[in-house]
Amino acid sequence: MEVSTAMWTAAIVGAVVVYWFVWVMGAAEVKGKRAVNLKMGSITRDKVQDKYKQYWSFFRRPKEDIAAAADDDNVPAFVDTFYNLVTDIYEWGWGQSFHFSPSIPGRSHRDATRLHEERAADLIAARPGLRVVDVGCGVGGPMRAIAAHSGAHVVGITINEYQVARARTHNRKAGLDDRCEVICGNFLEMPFADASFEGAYSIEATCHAPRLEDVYREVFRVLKPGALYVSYEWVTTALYRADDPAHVQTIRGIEAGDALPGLRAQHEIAEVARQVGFEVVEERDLALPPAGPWWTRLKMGRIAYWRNHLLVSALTALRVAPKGVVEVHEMLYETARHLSDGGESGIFTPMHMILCRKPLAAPPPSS
Ligand SMILES: C=C(CC[C@@H](C)[C@H]1CC[C@H]2C3=CC[C@H]4[C@H](C)[C@@H](O)CC[C@]4(C)[C@H]3CC[C@]12C)C(C)C
Ligand SMILES: C[S@@+](CC[C@H](N)C(=O)[O-])C[C@H]1O[C@@H](n2cnc3c(N)ncnc32)[C@H](O)[C@@H]1O
Repeated sequence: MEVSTAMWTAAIVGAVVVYWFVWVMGAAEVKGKRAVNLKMGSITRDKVQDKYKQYWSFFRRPKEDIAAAADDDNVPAFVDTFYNLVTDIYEWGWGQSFHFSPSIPGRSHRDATRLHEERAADLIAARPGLRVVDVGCGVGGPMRAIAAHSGAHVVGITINEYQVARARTHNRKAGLDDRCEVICGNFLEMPFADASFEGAYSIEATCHAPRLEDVYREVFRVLKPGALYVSYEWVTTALYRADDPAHVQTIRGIEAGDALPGLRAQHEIAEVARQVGFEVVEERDLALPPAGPWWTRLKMGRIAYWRNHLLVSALTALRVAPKGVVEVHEMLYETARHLSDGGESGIFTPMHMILCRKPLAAPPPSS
């Protein structure tokens, strides 16, 4: 073979390999986000690394230190920064629903995710004609599944402006923008009138609140009497031992890598719900058997993480992705390890379900 033919052949094969690696292998679980489109939310390219460092020094501290420094009020701003940093990576590597679900033998992750979301809709009896609020809606994966499944009108709220834009784009593309609205705002002070919703749900979102009672009180305020609220909470279980260094390391790792001001214990949740005036209808850890383990999806992704690491490193070197993406990706990789340790040891669950009702004649909530 002539030298020039060999060089052309090598160049074409190289181009095909790069195309396959970046465009095909690097495609999102749910098409729409590719590695070459990784932005960092509303953060400008040159600020990504600094924002990551600020985020990390804030959330690396234990919850006692965040509270002692009276930094609680800054939590929503740092949570917003966190979602600027991770939203594209989540969409690219996980899909449009930013939560876990029990695995179901023989069914895809996508099916398991949808069923977990539809369960929330069924629990609050969402149906056509009802207006339901999605508290901490992300880019709207659950909102679209719930609107499509139940026929209800869903209004989502998220602190992150970039997610609002992503969610609206997805809603339009899914043809659900007449039934799904998205608002940018703080769920600790929701921009909704009292008693303006017939149902509410939150999926793995209220764990970002420094005080759970603040968000539950807001949900209580915007619900009509008799309306139902379901939440999937991130909590430590009764197996967690604060005097076991391995347990503490796992829980601290989950908190730091997921922008959490401090995980609550499972037994505290119902107490908070009652304190703001709710009746607790049902409470259950949806991760317990016969549910399939939610963390296997994280464990199975090892090869994908390695491929993703190579991709983000290459894209950063080529200046396609901004500096700092590799650090954010590494942080998520570490977080995935802590999350699966938490799941496997049983000291943590991301799906402690609590179903509450606002009483018809609401007694004044205790403060
Ligand atoms: C509810 C929350 C988010 C839960 C999950 C959706 C995310 C928690 C950890 C995330 C991930 C970890 C590893 C990433 C991997 C290194 C990368 O290559 C591709 C994306 C990941 C799989 C990413 C996806 C989303 C998570 C599973 C919290 C924030 C309250
Ligand atoms: C892990 S994501 C879950 C998103 C969505 N529920 C889902 O399952 O796809 C958590 C969501 O809570 C939102 N959030 C966190 N703190 C918030 C706050 N103070 N006000 C409004 N939204 C908040 C984040 O912006 C993000 O959209």
